[in-house]
Amino acid sequence: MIHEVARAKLNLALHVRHRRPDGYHALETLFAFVEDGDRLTVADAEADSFVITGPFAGTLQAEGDNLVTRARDRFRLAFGDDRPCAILLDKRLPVASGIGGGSADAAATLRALATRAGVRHDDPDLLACADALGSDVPACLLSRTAIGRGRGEDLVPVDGLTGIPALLVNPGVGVSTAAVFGSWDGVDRGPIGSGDLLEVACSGRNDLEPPARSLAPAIDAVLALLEHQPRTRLVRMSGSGATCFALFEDAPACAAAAEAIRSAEPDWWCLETALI
Ligand SMILES: C[C@](O)(CO)[C@H](O)COP(=O)(O)OP(=O)(O)OC[C@H]1O[C@@H](n2ccc(N)nc2=O)[C@H](O)[C@@H]1O
Ligand SMILES: Nc1ncnc2c1ncn2[C@@H]1O[C@H](COP(=O)(O)OP(=O)(O)OP(=O)(O)O)[C@@H](O)[C@H]1O
Repeated sequence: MIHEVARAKLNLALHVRHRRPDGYHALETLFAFVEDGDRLTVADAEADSFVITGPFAGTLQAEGDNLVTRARDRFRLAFGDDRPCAILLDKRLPVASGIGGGSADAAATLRALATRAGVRHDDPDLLACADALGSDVPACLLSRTAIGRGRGEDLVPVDGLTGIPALLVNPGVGVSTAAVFGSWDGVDRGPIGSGDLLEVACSGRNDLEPPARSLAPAIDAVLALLEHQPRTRLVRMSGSGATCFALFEDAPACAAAAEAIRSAEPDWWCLETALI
């Protein structure tokens, strides 16, 4: 049995530069990943199966299509490995929430099937599978801090930020990535910086925040509550939202903020974790 953690992705900064002729947007983003995420297991079996459990299973079970089975099928085509397998997804991350849950699941599936087939995780054909599955999937395949360009697939890994306490908060509102990009105002506000990664993040922006806030006003309350917490280093929305995050000076400050937010908004999803 092969186990993979499909770690949640954060965009510590996300600068949208222009809309490309193919409809995608050219980005500059600082990707980071946290310790926690969905859990995926792959086992040899007589016939294919795919089962979803966990707190967010319901939303996905209703949709016939899933990025996990798409990743499995694409891997098979690329590597000619037709052995059936049983896949179990423990869905712990909220769906359509800006932290790349589906992309991380697809990437975890590719890593697990690659391990099973003796394929290296940096095999160019595996990267091509990731790229074909979505803009965030190559970053999730890597699952480490990186600068992303292009539509997100052009990656340069960078060191730093490991261990910084992070709190992720989602108000329970799903946001469509395509709709948020579609509402971006088209203004290029400039590139992300270089140098110290935390400074790059703090001096950067998420250009998708204004369109996401207008489509999902609940984001305003999440950011306000996070900004109100003591000892934060950075408060921002991730990806196309609605999940927002805060980075903290220390773990006790992160824990205190998690407790305050859980008692103020018991229906919100709140994950106390750390950057890897
Ligand atoms: C917002 C981010 O999460 C930041 O990391 C990503 O750019 C989105 O990545 P993703 O969810 O994997 O997105 P995809 O599944 O590739 O694309 C979903 C839709 O988002 C829009 N899209 C996505 C990525 C990109 N660079 N430009 C876009 O305009 C397109 O309308 C596309 O049809
Ligand atoms: N395993 C999966 N987990 C989550 N969503 C999935 C999965 N498979 C397919 N999807 C579909 O993908 C859509 C986007 O889901 P996801 O959770 O990846 O969005 P996101 O967090 O906004 O991602 P990103 O930050 O990459 O834009 C969902 O609305 C859902 O219909």
